[in-house]
Amino acid sequence: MGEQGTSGSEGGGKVAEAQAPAKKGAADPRLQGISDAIRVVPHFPKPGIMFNDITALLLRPGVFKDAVDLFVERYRGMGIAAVAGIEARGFIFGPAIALAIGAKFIPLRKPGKLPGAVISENYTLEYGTDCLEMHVGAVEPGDRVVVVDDLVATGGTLSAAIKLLERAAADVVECACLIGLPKFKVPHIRISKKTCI
Ligand SMILES: O=P(O)(O)OC[C@H]1O[C@H](OP(=O)(O)OP(=O)(O)O)[C@H](O)[C@@H]1O
Ligand SMILES: Nc1ncnc2[nH]cnc12
Repeated sequence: MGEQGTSGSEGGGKVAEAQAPAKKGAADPRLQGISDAIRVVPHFPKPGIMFNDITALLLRPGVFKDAVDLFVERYRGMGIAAVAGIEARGFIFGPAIALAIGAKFIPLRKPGKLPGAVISENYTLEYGTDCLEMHVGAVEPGDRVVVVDDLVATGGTLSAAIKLLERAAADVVECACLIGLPKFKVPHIRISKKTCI
């Protein structure tokens, strides 16, 4: 699952599966339920954008739990010190994953929201530009970190998150997203670190 709302799938390169099937064709049965619960809204927020809406999934507690559990099962026992969630939708999944694996949660916020000293990275989106900020001191040098968001499109947001964390000497183990849009190949992020369930 994880590739929603676009036509002409080109594939996204080498993308790890959150729950690798035990054998070919034996996909985790939770994946279909998660895929089915994501609503695709055409022409939002701009004409031509097929918007993948995870709020429909959040209305179904069992499916929401399945999504969190898949990531918890992947990252438990990997020595993850921090889950970094990307505002806003990474704040929905990230804290639940962090609590379940015993990691701290680091909010990566849009500009001007964090009260302390920050480091910033600008980036380009499918439908605009933006900036992410992180508190200085949120991450310790050498912390093993997983970045969490709902969706990767161009990969600009994840790239900015990785840069912020690495500037603070974190070890970014992987980026975890529910959805990967197939029309973007995200060549500029290290896609070996990208997981879409
Ligand atoms: O791979 P990319 O092209 O960078 O796009 C992915 C990002 O776009 C969406 O967030 P958005 O910036 O719309 O912010 P929001 O979560 O605050 O709505 C999504 O939640 C990702 O963070
Ligand atoms: N197609 C899309 N749906 C939802 N969020 C997005 N962020 C960037 N592109 C998106």
